[in-house]
Amino acid sequence: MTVNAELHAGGNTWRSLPAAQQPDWPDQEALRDVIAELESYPPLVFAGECDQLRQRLGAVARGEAFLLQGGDCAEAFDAVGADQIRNKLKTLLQMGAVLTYAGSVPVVKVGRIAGQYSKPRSKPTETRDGVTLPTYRGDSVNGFAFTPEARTPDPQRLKRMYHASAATLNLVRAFTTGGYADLRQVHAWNQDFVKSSPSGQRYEALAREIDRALNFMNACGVDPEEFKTVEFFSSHEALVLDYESALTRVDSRTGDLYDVSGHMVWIGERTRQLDGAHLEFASKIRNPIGVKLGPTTTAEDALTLIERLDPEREPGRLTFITRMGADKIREKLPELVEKVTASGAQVAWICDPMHGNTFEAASGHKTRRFDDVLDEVKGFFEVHKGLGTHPGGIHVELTGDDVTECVGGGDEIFVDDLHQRYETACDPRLNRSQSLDLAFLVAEMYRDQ
Ligand SMILES: O=C[C@H](O)[C@H](O)COP(=O)(O)O
Ligand SMILES: C=C(OP(=O)(O)O)C(=O)O
Ligand SMILES: [Mn+2]
Repeated sequence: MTVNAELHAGGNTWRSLPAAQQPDWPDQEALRDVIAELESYPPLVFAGECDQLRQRLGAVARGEAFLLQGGDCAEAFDAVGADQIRNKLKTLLQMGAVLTYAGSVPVVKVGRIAGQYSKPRSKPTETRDGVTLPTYRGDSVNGFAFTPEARTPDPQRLKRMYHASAATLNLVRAFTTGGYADLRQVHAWNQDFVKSSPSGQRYEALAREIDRALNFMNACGVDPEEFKTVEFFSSHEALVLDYESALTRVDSRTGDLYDVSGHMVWIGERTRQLDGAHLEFASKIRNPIGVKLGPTTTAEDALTLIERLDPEREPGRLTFITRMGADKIREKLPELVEKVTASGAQVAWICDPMHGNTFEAASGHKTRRFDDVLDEVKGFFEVHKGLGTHPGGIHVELTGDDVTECVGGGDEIFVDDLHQRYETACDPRLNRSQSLDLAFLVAEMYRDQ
């Protein structure tokens, strides 16, 4: 065994198991070359940072902190620009400020960012005007354009995914540690936004209160430099296992394996088969792991996932991201939470109120109603309140741009508006105003809890 093969062997045990939702790469030799090249690239994140996030998520699991996880459904290579990244980050920071201040809880901030390039799909092909082509599976696999060339999976795209992730993460690190995310900038994040939107105005009032609180702390002698940087982590769905395992490395400190493509990775609803490759891969790495749980999840499934992914029962290792749908959450979630709690496991429970609430509008746009999103979060809080467990956070698809992809919100988007700025490459995202609305409403729910 070569050194490289030895290093990567532990991260490759998934290869003998069925892997759902993998691209049909036409050229296996080209794929092998790409994997070898990716294996030689430097890590995007440091194992110690993944440990730090695991500790933060441990606090979430224990009921001491709240997780805000959000970003695009699918990042796109042509959206790796300063404005778009900054807008997204700004939105997450504003939501974080609202939740921290109005919800009075420490907020762990994790982006669906710098690696969210691969998509599981419900159908393998798409047909338009009698022409059938492979479905779009994310920029890491094929192109969005409906042409045979674009839709043919190309492994070279995995390298572009790495470079796009690196560029994004670099800017995110600069923003979060270089002064832009300084809490004393709460007003600046809102500047281009205040006048035009009700949520912007509400935010401005809150930012004034935060200012007063900071001045007070300053007067009490708290070092203002304390507020200069913000902890921010990256996450994405670990879907294309050739990519994730090529970026899996042995931590020189401990000998453990880490997927260094992002701080946290999650397994999607379509790839969480108990005997499948995704679960096997995730069981071998030390990163904090998320698993999406849809309405067909049984309590036995959840307990098996815990057994496989968190045998040591370490708070912060495993996050269950439920995505039941507003009409099912109150019926489906209680049994899962009850049985998992009774087993003694301490997972973090997070609500994804997006993926169970998608529908197609008459215009053909895939969309979601803000009220359904809100209702699922409400149901999530009700269930946890009823059981005396901790509603640990939210996982949302959002963008910092003023898109028209989801309907409703304080600055209401109507079904007839959807065509105006419908820019997502996959699922509909909350725009900035809708994201802030949600943060205010969730902060109220948290406080009332
Ligand atoms: O983001 C999630 C999935 O990729 C998406 O919901 C699947 O949607 P589809 O039914 O359009 O394939
Ligand atoms: C595919 C996604 O979700 P799920 O696995 O819950 O369907 C997603 O988060 O974009
Ligand atoms: Mn999605």
